[in-house]
Amino acid sequence: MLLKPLFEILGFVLWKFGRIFNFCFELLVMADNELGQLRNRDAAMRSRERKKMYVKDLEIKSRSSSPINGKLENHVELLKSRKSHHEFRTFCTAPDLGSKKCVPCNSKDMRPMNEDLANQLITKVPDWNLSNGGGKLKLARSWKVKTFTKGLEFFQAIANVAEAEGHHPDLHLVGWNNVTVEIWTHSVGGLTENDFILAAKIDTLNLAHLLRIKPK
Ligand SMILES: C[C@H](O)[C@H](O)[C@H]1CNC2=NC(N)=NC(=O)C2=N1
Repeated sequence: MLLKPLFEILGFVLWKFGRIFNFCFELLVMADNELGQLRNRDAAMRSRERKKMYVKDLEIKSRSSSPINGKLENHVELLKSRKSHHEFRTFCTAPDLGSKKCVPCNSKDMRPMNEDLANQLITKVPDWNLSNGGGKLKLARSWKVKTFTKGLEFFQAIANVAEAEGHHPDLHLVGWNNVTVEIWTHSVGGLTENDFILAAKIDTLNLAHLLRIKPK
């Protein structure tokens, strides 16, 4: 007789506990979501701060009179216009190089670039090789021409670009049909952006009719 009400009370208590447990679980889930959102907002704010610091650093650098400051200014503008620093790309690409003009090599601010930057820029003129003979960085590319005189025609086409840019390559014609062009900035004894600009402009020349092996 007594057992029935006992079981009823026990069942009611267990049901109540279940409701309370469920309520606490939901509270925990809501708190975790809030925490996650706070963490995301904090990470986004830190990322924006880092980008602001980076842009400020570039602005300071781009005010320097080094020949690359134009590229840094472009880079700063690009970054400012971007919504997220994840979107900005490497500030120098082949179309940029080929459309740029060489600067006079006797500029007092001109310095040879370091190997890191050279390794970055060489990816923009992939058919050229980077050489480091005795610590002097140079660009080099070779072709096979059909005949010796076509080799001289090849040189003339390159010479026209060099004269227009006021920046000149070293031209080699060996074994009558092996042409090698080396480019470096003599006034600084190494590589400057001028060299990559000249290489990119040479790559735009249509010289296939002079070559024995068609370019790939
Ligand atoms: C004043 C003018 O910029 C210099 O005489 C140029 C000519 N062409 C040049 N070409 C190369 N590759 N390096 C130079 O230092 C250089 N100097």
